[in-house]
Formats: sequence, structure tokens, C-alpha cells
Amino acid sequence: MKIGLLGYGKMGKVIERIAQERGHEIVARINKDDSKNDLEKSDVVIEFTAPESALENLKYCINKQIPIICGTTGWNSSIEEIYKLVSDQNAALVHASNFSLGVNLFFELNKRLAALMEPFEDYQLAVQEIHHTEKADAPSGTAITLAEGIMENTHFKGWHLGKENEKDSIGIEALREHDVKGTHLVSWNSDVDQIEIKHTAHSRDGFALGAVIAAEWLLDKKGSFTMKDVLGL
Ligand SMILES: NC(=O)C1=CN([C@@H]2O[C@H](COP(=O)(O)OP(=O)(O)OC[C@H]3O[C@@H](n4cnc5c(N)ncnc54)[C@H](OP(=O)(O)O)[C@@H]3O)[C@@H](O)[C@H]2O)C=CC1
Ligand SMILES: O=C(O)C1=N[C@H](C(=O)O)C[C@H](O)C1
Repeated sequence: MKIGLLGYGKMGKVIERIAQERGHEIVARINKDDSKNDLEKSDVVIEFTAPESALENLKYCINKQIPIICGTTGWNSSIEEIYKLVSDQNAALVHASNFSLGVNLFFELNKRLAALMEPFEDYQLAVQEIHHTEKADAPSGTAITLAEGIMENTHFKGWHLGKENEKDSIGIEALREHDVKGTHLVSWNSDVDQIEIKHTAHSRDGFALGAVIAAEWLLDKKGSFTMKDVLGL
């Protein structure tokens, strides 16, 4: 498969290595000020850029009907616009706040735990994410997906950035520490005990492998998908 990398930063470089190990060819490596023309040689584009760049990049690929895998976070408010464009153009998209198998399993565990905890008012929810200091957005896309999973299964109706929960809104604490690849923690605390689930990424390899698997999966499909569809969860 011919892969175009839209964003050749920390993630783009790990995706290149893993894609090549799986026998794929990288036909374009595009950064901010580069021409996008070479992307047209791609069977699929994998986009990991920056929150302010994702929307334009998505529109470019969708309008040219180049299948696209998008891992960039921080553009979720435009998701319905993008779904409509994919449908209008008969294009193909997989997007996910987190492409790793482990986090996608963690998402399911989080939803089940939230549903179990909801009747028990003695337990207070806390959500925390920790990332490297270069990260542009806060809270992380993964933490937002976790909050959405909790909202689907409890009385919570929204989320905000901050340590404390406020009435029906989940507080997401975002910490930045040197070289942390991605740590997410959901805990339910009572006066007598604590139930805690945690995912720690040891490297970026899990994110990158998931993105390449999603690209392989998307090749013969049309429509908008997430990693949940790719993994059949
Ligand atoms: N969904 C997931 O599983 C994961 C998602 N992410 C997300 O992916 C994104 C990228 O992360 P990461 O690789 O660590 O970030 P980096 O900053 O290391 O790399 C981003 C790259 O994108 C390039 N870029 C920025 N704007 C554009 C543009 N308009 N067109 C083309 N290239 C552009 C930058 O180029 P230049 O240097 O020229 O500015 C840079 O090389 C973030 O949003 C992050 O949250 C990260 C890990 C996993
Ligand atoms: O910027 C990162 O590094 C990461 N971003 C994603 C997010 O915002 O959730 C996924 C992962 O946690 C790493």
C-alpha cells in the first residue's frame, strides 16, 4: 500500500517505521509549509498534524477522495461538518482520539465501570491525563473520549478542564511532564476505598500501529469510521 504522511513529526516518524515494517511504501512526507501535491500518489493518507491544521487537511483529502486516517486531536467541534463532507463526496475516513488497542479496550472498560458506579453516590469521580510538555491541546482527545463514555452511562452532562467536578460536569485534570507519552486515569473515590483504572503508553508505537492497521482496513471501504469499527468492539 502507498501511504502519504500528512504531518511528519513525532507520530509521523513512528508511523513511517511501522508502516515500512509491515511492507508498505511511504510516498509523501508533508509538513506545514510543504506542497500537498505528492499526497495524490497515496492509496491512503495518515494525518497527525496540529489541532488548527486538521480541518483543512481533512477537507483537502476528502474533496480529492483520498482515504484518510486522522489522529489529530482538538478539532471535534467540526465532526458533523466532516461527516457530511465524507458522505457528499463518497469518501473514506477513520478518525480516533487514540488509535492504540489498549486505549480502545480501556474506553470500553471505562463505560462499563461508569455504569456500575452511577447508583452509588458515595463514590466521587476523578479524571486525569498526563502528557509531554510539547502537547498543543488540553485536555487530551483521549480524556475527552473517556468523559464522553462516562456521560453516556451516568448523570454527567458535560466536561470542563480542571481538577474538580462541578455539579453535572466532569473535571478533567491535565498535567504536562517531560516526555510522558500518554497516561490516563479514571478513579472513583469514597471515604473507605478507591477504584481506579489507568492506561499508560510506554511509547508511541501502539498509536502508530493502530493507525497503520486502520489504513489497511479502510482501503476497500467508503464512509466515516472510528477505531471502534476497525477493532470490531
Ligand atoms: N489519535 C492518536 O492515537 C494520537 C494522536 N496524537 C495527536 O496527533 C497530533 C500530532 O502529534 P505529534 O506527532 O506528537 O505532533 P508533532 O508536533 O511532533 O508533529 C506534528 C507535525 O505536523 C506538522 N504540521 C503542522 N501543521 C501542518 C499542516 N497544516 N500541514 C502539514 N503538516 C503540518 C508539523 O510540521 P512543522 O514542524 O513544519 O510545523 C509537525 O511536523 C496531535 O494532535 C496529537 O494530539 C498523537 C498521538 C496519538
Ligand atoms: O499529543 C499526544 O502525544 C497524544 N495525543 C492524543 C490525545 O490527545 O489523546 C493521544 C495520546 O494520548 C498522545
